[in-house]
Amino acid sequence: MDDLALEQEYVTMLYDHVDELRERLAARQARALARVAGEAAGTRQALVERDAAVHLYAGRLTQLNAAENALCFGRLDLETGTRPRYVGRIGLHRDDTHDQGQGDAPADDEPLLIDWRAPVARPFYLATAMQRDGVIRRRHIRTVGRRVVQLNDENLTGGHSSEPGSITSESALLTALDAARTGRMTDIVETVQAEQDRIIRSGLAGILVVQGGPGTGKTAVALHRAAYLLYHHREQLERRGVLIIGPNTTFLRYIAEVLPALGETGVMLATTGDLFPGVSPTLTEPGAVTALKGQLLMKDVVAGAVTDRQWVPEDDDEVVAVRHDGQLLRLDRQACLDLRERVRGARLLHNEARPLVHRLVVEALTTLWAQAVGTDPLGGENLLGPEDLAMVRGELEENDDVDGVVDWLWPALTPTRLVRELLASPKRIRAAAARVGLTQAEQDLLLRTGNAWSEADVPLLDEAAEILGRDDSTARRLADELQTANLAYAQGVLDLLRGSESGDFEDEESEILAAFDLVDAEALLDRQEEIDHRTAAERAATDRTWRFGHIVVDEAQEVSPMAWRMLMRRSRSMTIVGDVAQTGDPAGASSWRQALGPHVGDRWRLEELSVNYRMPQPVARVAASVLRALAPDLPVPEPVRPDGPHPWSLWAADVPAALAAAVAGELRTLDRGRRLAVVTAPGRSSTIFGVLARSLPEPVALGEDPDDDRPARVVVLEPRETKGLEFDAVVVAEPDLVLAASPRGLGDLYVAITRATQRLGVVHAADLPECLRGLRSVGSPA
Ligand SMILES: Nc1ncnc2c1ncn2[C@@H]1O[C@H](COP(=O)(O)OP(=O)(O)OP(=O)(O)O)[C@@H](O)[C@H]1O
Repeated sequence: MDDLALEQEYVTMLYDHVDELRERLAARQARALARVAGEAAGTRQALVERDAAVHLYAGRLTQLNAAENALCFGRLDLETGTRPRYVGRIGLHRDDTHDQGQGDAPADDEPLLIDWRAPVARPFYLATAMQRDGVIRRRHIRTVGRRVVQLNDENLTGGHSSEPGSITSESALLTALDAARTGRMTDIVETVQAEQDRIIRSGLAGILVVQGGPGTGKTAVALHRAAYLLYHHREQLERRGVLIIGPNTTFLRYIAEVLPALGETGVMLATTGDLFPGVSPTLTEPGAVTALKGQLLMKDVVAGAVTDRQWVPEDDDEVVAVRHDGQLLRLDRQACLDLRERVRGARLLHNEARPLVHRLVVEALTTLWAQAVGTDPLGGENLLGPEDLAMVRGELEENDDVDGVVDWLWPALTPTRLVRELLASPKRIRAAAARVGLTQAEQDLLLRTGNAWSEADVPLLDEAAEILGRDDSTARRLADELQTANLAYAQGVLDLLRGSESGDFEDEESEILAAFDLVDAEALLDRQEEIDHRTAAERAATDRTWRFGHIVVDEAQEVSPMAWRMLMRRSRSMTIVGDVAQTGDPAGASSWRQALGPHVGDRWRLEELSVNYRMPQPVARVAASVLRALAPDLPVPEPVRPDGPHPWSLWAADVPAALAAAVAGELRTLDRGRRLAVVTAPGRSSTIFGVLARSLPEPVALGEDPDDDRPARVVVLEPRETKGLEFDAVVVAEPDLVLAASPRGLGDLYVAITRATQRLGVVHAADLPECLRGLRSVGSPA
């Protein structure tokens, strides 16, 4: 039998094994459901156990289903002469009793397939001829469906001189890189490179920053790292959840299939604009407004807005008064000032200070009442005794007018009310901005009409929520009552268990631990609460205060200082990936130190990626020229693909018309199914789209539709909309306008040209910018 047939036999055996497991799991799941429906229907404990079992089986079934494509993609032959190790998407063991587990197989259970994330799979990614790690041959197994179609062997004993850390599995890698782009990112689990592997497997704790140029695989690495961390810290991360932050919905849709293909679901994908439950930003604001709202000084503006609402009368003509028992009790300005200072001195969150305000108002009014009613006309001691005062105090506590006074002096505020009323009022903005000294022009930028929220508002709302705290006295009381009732229930369960314990164990058997030895009522309650039908991601989506087990921030250079504050509140275990040369957001970062310093000082570690997997050499050369103009200190990633068509430039007086002809020509050179993006300056895309849509026979789209599973072959985009995406061909229209459109124009141009996986062209009417002079001209006025 030849090698292909041998591997086919093995792979078929693996798929048979998966099918069998799937059937068995489905049957167990059905049995678990039927059991509860039958005998113990209704008992809470039985339901909890059923949910746990169903959840476990469902999770494993999801993984098995996800592994259908390229279940097994590699094989390592070892110098020890032991059985070869097969590497794949999931771990499989001969002994089915381990079929629910994660991690490595026990020693006595020969693994049929090793999960790519297990330590023993690591040489598949790292072994080189220089550092063989016991491997004599690495084999890539390419499958289509369940059929093995190609084997690719690397003999590591053959004296290859590859350096440690250089490209491994080159031929498999090049095949993967040459594949047509579908509009959806795919996983790279078969060809992860050594420098990427190190980052993927870096520890969970703390903040890891991954800096790398365009196409170095930052997004791919970040997603595989999430899958790796979930595998090794399953319990913790499934409970707390993993959050993936991207710059926009198009990007999130682009990456959405990678983790499910790795068998990991239940991760929450979001933009920073999605992180305030109940608010969906729809407003687009000018760059200057976004930039200002993103600055850290806005935290003081929000704090100023809160203190501004802690009101005192401007003078004694303004009256804060309560009528009680025939007396008009007036709190003057000084009394209100004293009261406010006392409350502020207590350092409580605004809303949570309201009970104290209420108490102090009652105190002050009681004193006023005592003065009015109990003053001895003869100048002696106050005529009212402690009981009289207690009674008045009690009455005032019930007096609705007192609630009105508290609302007046110290209103209950929601974050949305606070920020909305702030941004709608020049007077409030002036008061809130006083301590940070915003100029009048800056104050004017903040002012707006209408109720819609922008993405940059979300961190302000989050800040407000932190400062305001919750007015949750009622909710807290109810929660306490519920907790007490649940604890009593859990104790009841344990008592029952204890009661049913057989008293006649032999001595040695009495060593057996029963449930009540291991858990107390509180722990039992915690466990029951953990078994919630919703995933952590679903629960987190409705809870602003949720702390995630890990956060991945992609295109992190776009995150504003205020948005970093918001993210830091949600976890201190983070993977931050980005490229400070690609910053387009006016509030984005130009260095990681500057971006992270205010939040975590220097408590973060940096890893860099140095190989460009996306662009072929000729496109990468143009990108390098732009990078030199943009950020001369940043290293230029080395392209892995040597050849490719030379990028071209076309001069034309009528750019849209010339563009239509040029795009038609490009499409003729591209294989069917390959996509092309036209990148234009903001404000030009509609015109250019109109011309292209009229002239081209192919479907053309204006902007990527995140929900379209069959995207148009040609798409017209502005540079920022291309963030993180890639296309087989890119044509940039009017680069001079891209440069002129924003202070970050050069960064935008860099992003645009680095999207190309194959071909790049530029159509221009004005002179080409200096950094694009290396393009091959295919037409000019001369
Ligand atoms: N080891 C690899 N094997 C196969 N393909 C890879 C590998 N690493 C990266 N790629 C591919 O290279 C392309 C670029 O990767 P990715 O989008 O993750 O880069 P990036 O650094 O995030 O780029 P950008 O900064 O432009 O967003 C993708 O098509 C990705 O699948």
